[in-house]
Amino acid sequence: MERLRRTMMFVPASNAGMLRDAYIYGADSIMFDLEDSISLKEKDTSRFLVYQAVKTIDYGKTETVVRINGLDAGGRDDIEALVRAGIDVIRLPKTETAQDILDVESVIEAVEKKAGREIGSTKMMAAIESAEGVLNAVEIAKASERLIGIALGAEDYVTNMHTKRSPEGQELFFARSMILHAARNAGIAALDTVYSDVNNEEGLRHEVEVIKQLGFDGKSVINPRQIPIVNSVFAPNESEIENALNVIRAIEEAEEKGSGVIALNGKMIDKPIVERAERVLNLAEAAGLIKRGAQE
Ligand SMILES: CC(C)(COP(=O)(O)OP(=O)(O)OC[C@H]1O[C@@H](n2cnc3c(N)ncnc32)[C@H](O)[C@@H]1OP(=O)(O)O)[C@@H](O)C(=O)NCCC(=O)NCCSC(=O)C[C@@](O)(CC(=O)O)C(=O)O
Ligand SMILES: [Mg+2]
Repeated sequence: MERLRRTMMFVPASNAGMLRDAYIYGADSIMFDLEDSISLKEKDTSRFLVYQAVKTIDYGKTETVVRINGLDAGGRDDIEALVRAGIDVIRLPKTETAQDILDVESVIEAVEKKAGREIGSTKMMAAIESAEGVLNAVEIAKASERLIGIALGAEDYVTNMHTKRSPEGQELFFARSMILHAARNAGIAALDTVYSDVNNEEGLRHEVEVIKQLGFDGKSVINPRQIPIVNSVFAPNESEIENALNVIRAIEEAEEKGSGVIALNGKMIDKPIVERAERVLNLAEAAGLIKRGAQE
């Protein structure tokens, strides 16, 4: 079954209480942050805290991700500790080139060998947060078999672009489009950036509706209150599920009659529409909204 990555919650690694409780709020993935939410003097203790958390806490089915520092800023130590602890995914921030991915991958592989972990078992994701990264997104997304997705880091990106974020997000349109095309071309997930105004629920809902319509698979969040909003926008609603089931029934009937195309309520149903319906049903099943077989 397809893994849902609707919500990936940043958890500052210096906060032991947040590390302990992070999985109870229902995020699909939790992302321990060793980079920008951690001051220089807290880096070593934070790394140790996340190492202990991943080793000892049962996070259940929630995917565990760590955002490491750049390789020249403590990232090697972050990888050494977290690969040994058994983290699911390493996220590289501020990725600019495919070579950045290959460099991190070779450090991960060396630690997997030393620690006796299966080679390739640690997955990767890349955050793209600059003009250079956006322009190289196609190569970045295809750089390693370990990559499960690429993500936009909008706060750093708008700083690099000499602008700021707006409610409509026009300033992010090119970067989001590049990241989406690069991810789809590589067959991996496209993940959107944080919405920093944690008390603005309407603003968050609007942004999630926009990025879902563009084609994103999910979004980073920074606070548990954001999780139900993002998860609910990404989950197919009742009428989408009903429509998808009708499409599948209609095409099955058409195929029995030897045809690959049929009309449903006056609209043509053919292969791409069937593929979209299948995806809606897969997402609904992954979200626990339906059981395949029961409805069909
Ligand atoms: C925003 C705020 C201070 C608000 O605090 P507040 O105190 O008002 O929160 P409350 O709602 O009152 O908390 C209620 C209960 O939830 C617990 N709780 C809160 N947040 C939790 C959490 N994250 N994880 C687990 N637990 C949590 C809390 O402990 C409490 O628990 P309890 O006491 O037991 O009731 C807080 O959330 C927070 O620190 N967020 C994380 C910030 C962060 O990580 N920033 C770095 C990543 S972005 C970046 O770097 C930019 C980027 O790189 C991004 C990209 O790449 O996309 C780019 O360039 O764009
Ligand atoms: Mg950033």
